[in-house]
Amino acid sequence: MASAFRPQQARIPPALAIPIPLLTKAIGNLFCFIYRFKIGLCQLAVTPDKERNIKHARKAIKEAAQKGAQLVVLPEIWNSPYSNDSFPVYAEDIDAGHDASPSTAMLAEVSGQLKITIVGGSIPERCGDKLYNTCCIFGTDGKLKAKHRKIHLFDIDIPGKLTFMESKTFTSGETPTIVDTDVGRIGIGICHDICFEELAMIYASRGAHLICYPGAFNMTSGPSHWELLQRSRAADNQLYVATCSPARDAGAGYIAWGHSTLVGPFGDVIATTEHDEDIIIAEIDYSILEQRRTRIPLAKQRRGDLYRLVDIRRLDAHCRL
Ligand SMILES: NC(=O)CC(=O)C(=O)O
Repeated sequence: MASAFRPQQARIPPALAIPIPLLTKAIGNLFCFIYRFKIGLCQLAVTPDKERNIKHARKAIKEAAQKGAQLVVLPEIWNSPYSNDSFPVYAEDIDAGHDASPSTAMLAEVSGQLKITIVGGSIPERCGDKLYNTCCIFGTDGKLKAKHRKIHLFDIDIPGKLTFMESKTFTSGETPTIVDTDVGRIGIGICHDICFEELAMIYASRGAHLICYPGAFNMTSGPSHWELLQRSRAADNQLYVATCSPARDAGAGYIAWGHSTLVGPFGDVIATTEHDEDIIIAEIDYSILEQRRTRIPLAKQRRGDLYRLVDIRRLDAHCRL
């Protein structure tokens, strides 16, 4: 499960923290992960036809890889409509093997075939008598590297606008997830998880280069908060943030906002899209992280004598610390 990547080695001495592509790439390669690469965000149209959703996602992943993406991210709940009625019907037992989980079987197959890393959005997962909103991360060898179960369920009640109670069907996950991949150390959150800055801070403190949030914000929360939260998590923690939403379906019970986005460590929007189906291909360059952290050394300036974030659960399940 763990890669040969060590977080201490990921720190480039300040003297080398110049964005010289070849140098940084060579350094990244030395440390067994790629320092500069393309990410693909597949904003997919999701239908009630699960088989079609799986085929469609496979096609989009292949297209992203053909365009050079070495990391591909899918949306929250991409194999099923986003509704409490649908979650139990579309749920798959991920741990029971490929026959019981055609969605993750496809992700395993294409990640291995194309030799890319996949942050597989999320699907409803059945485990015993419980359901979870779960993201699977596959490595370039096609193996499941980690599983993140949405920690903060989306239970909201905005009178006259939107009421949604994910906790009617889903159980919340209990573990933050950070994983070493061939494209760096990635923290994972699912949609509403992005509202909790402590989770992002824990990932940053554990050396994450990038946080991926498959998400499905809606027509109420999207316009006011989607971009704001992504930029905040990125700027506060001086790392990359990538989000991936389903495409908007105006006829669906839950209408997704769309606007999948890549944000850089300055809180800058590097690439984004509107609400239709799209595949965003954008470049990530981890040397920028060092530049940002050297020029504005928040980690050194933090007043641990006045306040402190307590990491209750050590995040060492999927990475070497
Ligand atoms: N699916 C979600 O978790 C949606 C969400 O968080 C939102 O604010 O919208």
